Amino acid sequence: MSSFSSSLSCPTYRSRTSNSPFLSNHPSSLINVVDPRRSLSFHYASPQGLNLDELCVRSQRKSVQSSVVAQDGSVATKLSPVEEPKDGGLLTIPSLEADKVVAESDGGEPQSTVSITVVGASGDLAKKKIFPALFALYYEGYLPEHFTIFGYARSKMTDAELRDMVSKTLTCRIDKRANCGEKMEEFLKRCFYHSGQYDSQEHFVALDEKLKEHEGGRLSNRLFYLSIPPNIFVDAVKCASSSASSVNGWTRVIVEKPFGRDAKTSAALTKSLKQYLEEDQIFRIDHYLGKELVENLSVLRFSNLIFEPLWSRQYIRNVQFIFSEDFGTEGRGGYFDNYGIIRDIMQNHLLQILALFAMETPVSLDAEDIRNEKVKVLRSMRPIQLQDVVIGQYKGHSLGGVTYPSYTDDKTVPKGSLTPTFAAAALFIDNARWDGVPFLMKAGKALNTRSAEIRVQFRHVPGNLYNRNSGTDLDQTTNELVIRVQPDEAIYLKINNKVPGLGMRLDRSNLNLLYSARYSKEIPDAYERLLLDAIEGERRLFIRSDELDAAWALFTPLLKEIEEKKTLPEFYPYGSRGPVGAHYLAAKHKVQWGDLSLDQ
Ligand SMILES: NC(=O)C1=CN([C@@H]2O[C@H](COP(=O)(O)OP(=O)(O)OC[C@H]3O[C@@H](n4cnc5c(N)ncnc54)[C@H](OP(=O)(O)O)[C@@H]3O)[C@@H](O)[C@H]2O)C=CC1
Ligand SMILES: O=C1O[C@H](COP(=O)(O)O)[C@@H](O)[C@H](O)[C@H]1O
Repeated sequence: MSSFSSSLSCPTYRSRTSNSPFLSNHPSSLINVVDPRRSLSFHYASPQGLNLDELCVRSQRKSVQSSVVAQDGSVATKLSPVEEPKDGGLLTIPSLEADKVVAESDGGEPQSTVSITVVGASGDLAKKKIFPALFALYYEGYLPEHFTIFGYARSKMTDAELRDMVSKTLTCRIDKRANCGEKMEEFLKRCFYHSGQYDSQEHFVALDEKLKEHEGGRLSNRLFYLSIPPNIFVDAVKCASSSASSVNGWTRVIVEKPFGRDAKTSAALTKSLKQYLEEDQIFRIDHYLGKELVENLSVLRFSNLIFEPLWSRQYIRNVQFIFSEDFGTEGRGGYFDNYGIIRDIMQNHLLQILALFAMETPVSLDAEDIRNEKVKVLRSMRPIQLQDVVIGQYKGHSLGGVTYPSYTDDKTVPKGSLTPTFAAAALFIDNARWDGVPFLMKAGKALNTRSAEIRVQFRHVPGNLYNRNSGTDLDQTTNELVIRVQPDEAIYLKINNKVPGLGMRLDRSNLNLLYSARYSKEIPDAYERLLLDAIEGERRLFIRSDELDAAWALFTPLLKEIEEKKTLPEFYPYGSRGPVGAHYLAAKHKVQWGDLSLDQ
């Protein structure tokens, strides 16, 4: 029997029972596993009938990987969900069964490994988001002890060239620059490149060979990130699953949007993917769900007594989901013209936030419980009427010697394109909680500012004693809760208070939680959270196929009508606040856009 330290490395979360008979003799035994990052202890229910000498428990956020070395030297590993602590902060891990046995490796190597393959590694998203997010995870110590990153694309590149390309995009956390260069070097040494076609089994077999080489006989877990255009998703999944999936660990695939163009094409994509993958292997990413303030939405709502009782038609007058960018489609016009702003932003990012905002309380924080509630609320939504929608397209102009282009000036956009670069819509949820409350969405490119926010406008105070002191526009004096997703992340509540002095004049003030003032830590990028979740098998922030179906069922008839009727978009100048029609739409539903008010 080899010793624990030489046969199995569990460096940060190590527990040792040296030849301890109690593991096999007792139904359960308490062991302390010190996790320096989370200070957890684990209550380990010992496996019955397995003669154990050693035990290693690796904590993850939602699961625990337990490994045992049996007396014959074999290593058994299991990933088990963690139950919530019940007594004294202890976590209970279900019994370990030797369901996966892998060869023990020599030299103190870890027993399992994660290989991350970025398919489309030469592309924009890989450079801009995926590699930097992987580095940030490595830098913060969130990647497993043993991991390998492979870039895969058709472009010819050596490992050194990939590293050079990746190194240009890496940055370090502001608060921890000390050994940044060193960390980058270490990270880049774990990055490799394989050139191949997306539809070639042969090339994926060659990738598999290389992955195996790096995995060195360890229990292999594989994550493929499809950062490629959607028309080649299925080819790549087919090849990855048949020629390069793990034989003894998990295989997961992160799929980037767009997930189809409408209900039919989305269903066809899901069906094709499911020829090669189980639903629980597919991680459909919506990066807005990985944003800190979107993550915080449920915390705000469900852990503060003051909010949840107000979260209904009884107290909320309207809710607004606003996305704006101060740049156009420059560089992505070819992709964008086939989709338009409704598919690009509303049907996914804004609708996902709406679902989280409006869902009923889930049974638990488990991914399936949350996603069940999201599906329910999406399916309760009223079909969107064209008369409740305004579309726009930006046009060029010159200001102060600077010329701003029109959407159709982009060479990759067909002349005379009617694709909307702006849209505003009024949506309704026909259930008891939200009956009659307008949920307004607004999304646009080439506007005056870059921001994303949720605005909750509360009802008027009934019989308000201070109406006389509040000015003429009572809508302007109601409470408003603003969740600013970006930039300058903040949650603030507009309240009425008395201006100090001997008179009685009311003022609007903000109770303001500005993240940069409250927390010194840099906020992680959405892709960091989502990649970590995919590695850990946490599905809460990924879109299940029935959620996707419900989202498309809501938007497809509207998109079809706009396209069939060739509805003309209202032009708005680049850098403006968008088409005037958006104001009329809001006014029709007795709403004023909060982002346009004087005291935003
Ligand atoms: N970029 C972004 O900000 C965002 C992107 N997305 C989505 O992420 C995915 C990747 O985006 P992005 O990196 O911008 O995409 P790119 O257009 O940069 O494509 C990624 C890689 O795919 C390969 N590729 C491109 N076109 C084709 C083609 N017609 N046939 C075969 N291979 C092709 C190229 O690699 P090679 O030639 O070396 O094989 C390219 O480097 C897409 O699905 C996109 O919709 C989602 C949100 C934001
Ligand atoms: O998915 C997309 O999102 C980006 C905006 O993302 P952000 O995190 O920078 O706010 C948008 O520019 C792009 O058009 C869209 O496809």
